Amino acid sequence: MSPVEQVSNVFDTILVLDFGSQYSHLITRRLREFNVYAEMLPCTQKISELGWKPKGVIMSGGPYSVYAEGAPHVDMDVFKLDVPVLGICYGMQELAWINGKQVARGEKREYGPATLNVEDASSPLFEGMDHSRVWMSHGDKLHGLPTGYKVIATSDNSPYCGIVHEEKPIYGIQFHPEVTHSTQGKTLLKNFAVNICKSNQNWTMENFIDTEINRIRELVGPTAEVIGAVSGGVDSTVAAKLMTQAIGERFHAILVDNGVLRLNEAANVKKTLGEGLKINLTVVDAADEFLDKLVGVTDPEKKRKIIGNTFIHVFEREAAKIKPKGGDEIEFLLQGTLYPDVIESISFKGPSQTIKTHHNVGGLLEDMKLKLIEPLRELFKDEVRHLGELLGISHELVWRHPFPGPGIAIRVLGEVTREQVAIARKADYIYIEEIRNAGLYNKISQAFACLLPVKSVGVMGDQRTYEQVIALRAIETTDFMTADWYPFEHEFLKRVASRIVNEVDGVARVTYDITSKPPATVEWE
Ligand SMILES: Nc1ncnc2c1ncn2[C@@H]1O[C@H](COP(=O)(O)OP(=O)(O)OP(=O)(O)O)[C@@H](O)[C@H]1O
Ligand SMILES: O=c1[nH]c(=O)c2[nH+]cn([C@@H]3O[C@H](COP(=O)(O)O)[C@@H](O)[C@H]3O)c2[nH]1
Ligand SMILES: NC(=O)CC[C@H](N)C(=O)O
Ligand SMILES: [Mg+2]
Repeated sequence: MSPVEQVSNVFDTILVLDFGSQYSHLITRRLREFNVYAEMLPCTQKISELGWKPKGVIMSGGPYSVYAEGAPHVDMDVFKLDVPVLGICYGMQELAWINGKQVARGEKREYGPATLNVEDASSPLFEGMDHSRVWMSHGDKLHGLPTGYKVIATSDNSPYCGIVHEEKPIYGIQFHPEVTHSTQGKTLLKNFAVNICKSNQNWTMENFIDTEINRIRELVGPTAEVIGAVSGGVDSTVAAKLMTQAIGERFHAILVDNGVLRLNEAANVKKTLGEGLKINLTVVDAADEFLDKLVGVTDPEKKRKIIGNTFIHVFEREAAKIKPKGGDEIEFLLQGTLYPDVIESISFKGPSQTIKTHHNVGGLLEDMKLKLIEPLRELFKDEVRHLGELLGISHELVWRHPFPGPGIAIRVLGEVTREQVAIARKADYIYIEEIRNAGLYNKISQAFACLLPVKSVGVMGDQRTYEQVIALRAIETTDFMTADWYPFEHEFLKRVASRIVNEVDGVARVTYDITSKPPATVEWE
């Protein structure tokens, strides 16, 4: 066994092989909801290179047709693992393809609800399930039973809606149990993972903390030191707290004040993280350096790139100043990478278009030759929040709205000057304060104010004004990939608009952004 235990070596793990379905990550999600640990890897994963033994394997759905040229196929070593296998949609079609090739285009495509007819009620896969609603999304279908299999469920359009191998625990289902529209889908996944694969239900955040702290200690050893960039956001704070718990002062957190943080943010973060959470934190004031480089720049992508590059520069300079007690150099870099980021990079999908360059510190790696520590790599956002609360981080911090690395620079449209940043900051502060006062903060996924580079005429105290416009944005979303605007009460908007125009010099008008994502994005730049 490797000196540093992988999570998948410590917890019983179901391997989810991703064939590119939009729902693949939900399979992992559902299993974890009943405390079974699951990890998703691309369908091309070689079992011989896995490094751990899964308790069972789930093959996901996918956009391809198994019979088409170039369609992805599973490593046959999966079946030598001698563990239960469940094929979902494409996954089942793959089982059929490799056992007789009886898969072809169906006469009717089937998208949406269907009724599951359990034909073999004694099958452990369907324990506790009845004729429930299931969700279908396929155009291909089985045109015969794969060799060695039998039918255990049907639906009106799918005579082979559920199949099982005559002797081995290898199952296939045509529907998607991972989506909530399949009303008993979670029961089915639990039947598979717990009853059939015999997975332990010990994936809890309490257990994870212990495992992870031990893992970090072993990895870092007794003397090495670690640095990490923290923003005061949820992910980096939780990662930093976990690190502090593991190695104390040997972890050095750095907050870069880039001049485009929220009002009082650097001071607040120093107080909450440094004093409150006892994280060894240095705040670096690099505001002038950032703002000077942004002079005259109006293109959103250029702003993002300048901030990203300057950030790396400042961070490296600060890192070089730290002289570890036990050695010459810092050896490790902490990153707050989450599981969705990992999924994004391993997912079996075609290349997607870059809409905007999101700033992160990934670029630090090559030049700095530091080894990477990513303690949240296996976790979804809500798991990170739960972990944060268990680590004693305040509810308020754990439930903060996300804040982008380029900060207010991408919320001041057009050129970013100190004056413009000050206006945007004040307006944002008032807006968020009102949201909190109205008890709405936790109902909204993200809210902020943008300063627009247009002037508009107003009248204040009988005087003509000619000042700028603030646009307010508030959205509801689960994954930030799609989002809808939040339907505030009119009275609330009236109050915020009136406060902003009255209290923030330079603003004559306030508007509310009622565009969803898509077609808009969350941020304006
Ligand atoms: N001003 C900053 N100083 C230091 N590090 C920063 C700063 N802004 C961003 N980072 C780094 O960039 C990473 C990515 O930022 P991101 O906003 O995605 O995560 P977060 O701030 O930790 O959490 P959240 O998504 O809740 O805001 C952070 O985890 C942190 O390491
Ligand atoms: O760390 C970050 N660095 C960035 O450069 C960045 N740009 C956008 N965002 C956040 O990502 C989510 C989706 O935003 P968009 O719809 O604007 O792409 C929203 O939550 C945005 O606030 C960023 N986060
Ligand atoms: N959702 C799926 O896995 C679809 C599988 C295959 N592409 C079909 O259309 O039948
Ligand atoms: Mg952030």
